[in-house]
Amino acid sequence: MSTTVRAPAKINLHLGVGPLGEDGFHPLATLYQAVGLYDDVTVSDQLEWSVHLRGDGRIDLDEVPADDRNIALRAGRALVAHHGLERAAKVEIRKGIPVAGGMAGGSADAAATLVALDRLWDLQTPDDDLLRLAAGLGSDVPFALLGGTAIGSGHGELVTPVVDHGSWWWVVVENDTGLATPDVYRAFDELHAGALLPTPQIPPALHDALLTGDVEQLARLLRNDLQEPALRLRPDLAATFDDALAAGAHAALLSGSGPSVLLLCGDRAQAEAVDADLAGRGHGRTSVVPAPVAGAHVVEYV
Ligand SMILES: C[C@@](CO)(OP(=O)(O)O)[C@H](O)COP(=O)(O)OP(=O)(O)OC[C@H]1O[C@@H](n2ccc(N)nc2=O)[C@H](O)[C@@H]1O
Ligand SMILES: Nc1ncnc2c1ncn2[C@@H]1O[C@H](COP(=O)(O)OP(=O)(O)O)[C@@H](O)[C@H]1O
Repeated sequence: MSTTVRAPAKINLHLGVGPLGEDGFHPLATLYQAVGLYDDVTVSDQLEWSVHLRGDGRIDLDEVPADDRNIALRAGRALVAHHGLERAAKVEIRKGIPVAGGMAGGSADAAATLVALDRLWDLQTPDDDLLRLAAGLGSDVPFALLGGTAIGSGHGELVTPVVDHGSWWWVVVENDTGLATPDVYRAFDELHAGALLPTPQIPPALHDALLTGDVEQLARLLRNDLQEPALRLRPDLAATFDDALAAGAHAALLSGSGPSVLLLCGDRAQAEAVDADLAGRGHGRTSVVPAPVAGAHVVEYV
C-alpha cells in the first residue's frame, strides 16, 4: 500500500521581521499565500526509513540530503514518536519546488510526509497535533499543512487562515544558486545593527486588497523585510527586478529569503506574456502559477 500527498510552495505577501530574540529566531508578522508549484511525496511501508528524490530534470537535487538530515524523514520519525510506534517507511519525493529558493520546499515535504503517513497507517492524528508536530520541524511547516492564505505569527509557525477572494497569478523566476535562510536573517541583523525595530504587524489595507481582489492595490502593499539584506548578499538579483517591471508585471517581490523572485500579474494571459518576455531576456527557469491553492492533500491512496 502507498499514499501520495501533494503540498504547495509558499510565498510571503508581507514579511515583517522584528529584532533577533534570545531564542535565535526573529518575531514575524507574515501573510503567507500557497502557490501552484508542488512537491509530491509518496510513502509506503518498509522495515527501515529511507528517502528517494526525483526531479523533473529542471530541479537541482544535489543540495537535498537523501539521509536523516532530510526534513521529510525527520517528519516521519516525529509522527511515529508522537504515537509511540515503532514503524518505518520509504519516502519518495518528486520535487517541483525550487531548492533553497525561499519557497519552503523542504517544509512542503515535511507537511506532505505527516499527512501521507497519517493516512497510510490510519493514525487519525488530530489537526492540532499535526500543527504542533509541524511547528517543531520548521517555522514554515504548519502553513504547508494549511495552504490558502494565512497570517503567520510567532516565528511564522502560528498560522491563522484569512479571507482571500482574489484569483491571483504570479510568475516565479527561479535562480540557479540558492540562498541559505540563516545567512539572510544574519544579513538582516547586520543591516539593522543598533536600530530599534518596531513590532512587526500586517497592514490592515492588505486584508482589503484580498477581499476585493484588486491587483493594483495588492501590488502597492507587497513588502518583504528580507529583500534588502538578500539583495546585499546577491546584488545580481536586481536585474531580475528591473526586467520584471520592464516586462509589464504589476510588482516584483523577493520570495521569502530568496533568491526566487515573484512577479504579480493581472490575470493568466498577462502572466504568460510576462513569462515569455522574461524567457526572451535570458532568465532561468520561470513558471506561471495561480494562488491561493490548497495545503497538503492526498492525491493517491492505493
Ligand atoms: C524566511 C522564511 C519566510 O517564510 O522562509 P523561506 O523564505 O526561507 O522559505 C522563514 O522565516 C524561514 O523559515 P524556515 O525555513 O522554516 O526556518 P527554520 O527552519 O524554522 O529556521 C532556520 C533558521 O532561520 C532563522 N529564522 C527562522 C525563522 C524566524 N522567524 N527567525 C529566524 O531567525 C534561524 O536562524 C533558524 O535557525
Ligand atoms: N526535503 C527537502 N527538500 C529540500 N531541501 C531540504 C529537504 N530536506 C532538507 N533540506 C535542506 O534545506 C535547505 C533549504 O531548503 P528549502 O526548503 O528548499 O528552501 P528555503 O528554506 O529557501 O525555502 C536545502 O538547502 C537543503 O539542504
